[in-house]
Amino acid sequence: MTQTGAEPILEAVGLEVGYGHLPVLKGLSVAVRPGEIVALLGANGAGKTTTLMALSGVLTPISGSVRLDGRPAPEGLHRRADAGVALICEDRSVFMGLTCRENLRLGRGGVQESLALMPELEPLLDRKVGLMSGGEQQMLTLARALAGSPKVLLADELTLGLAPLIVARLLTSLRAAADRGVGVLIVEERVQRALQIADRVCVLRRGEIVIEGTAAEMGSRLAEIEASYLSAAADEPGATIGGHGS
Ligand SMILES: Nc1ncnc2c1ncn2[C@@H]1O[C@H](COP(=O)(O)OP(=O)(O)OP(=O)(O)O)[C@@H](O)[C@H]1O
Repeated sequence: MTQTGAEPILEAVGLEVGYGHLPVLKGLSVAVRPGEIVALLGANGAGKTTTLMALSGVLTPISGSVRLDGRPAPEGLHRRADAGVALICEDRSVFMGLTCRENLRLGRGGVQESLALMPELEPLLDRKVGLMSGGEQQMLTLARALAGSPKVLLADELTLGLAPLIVARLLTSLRAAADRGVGVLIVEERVQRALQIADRVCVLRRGEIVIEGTAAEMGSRLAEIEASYLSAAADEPGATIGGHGS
């Protein structure tokens, strides 16, 4: 359960991050507290993945800072992971030619720790990951990340394209992690799913957070959220509106 009033585990303060000279994030600040699930929403190109890349240490900010447990976070993906920041990328980062067991061994936790979190993987342990379904691969990815006992989990589009039963299983696992005190930050393009999962929601538009509040508050601000997606789409012909479907 969210530890209301707790200090953030992971916090971005005034982040300016970009590729080359052009900043994509323009002074973005966001915080994740122990036991809460925060969803980053926004149209295509709003800067959601870039935010996760900066928080996980893949991208170095032009200015601003990332703080972990109230102190400057160590630089770089591996050092930040050692300090307790787990990242699940959109591509799942599994090795298709290795078995489920071998993939789990590559994580920071062990195979048994992963199975304790996701017992459904047990009958699949000796199967090549390339032969597992997308949902099974994502269960592996989530179990492997959580088995390492991270302080914070960052996950990009965890449930994209998966069947409803698998989605429900993954969300149950995320909530259980939060209940154990893990801070969770997910990138989610679909508004309804974000409201279903998260305690708190931040809507990004062109690298800035334009709407922020509890999921309960956001239920009455759907029109405002939709307008922010629509204005992003109007600004950038390539941008699309995240569906309201779950
Ligand atoms: N490697 C890169 N090099 C240059 N520009 C990039 C790179 N990655 C992302 N961008 C640009 O940064 C902006 C934000 O991209 P980002 O992927 O963070 O958005 P997003 O909100 O996650 O979008 P999506 O929902 O489509 O994944 C976009 O304009 C994108 O084109």
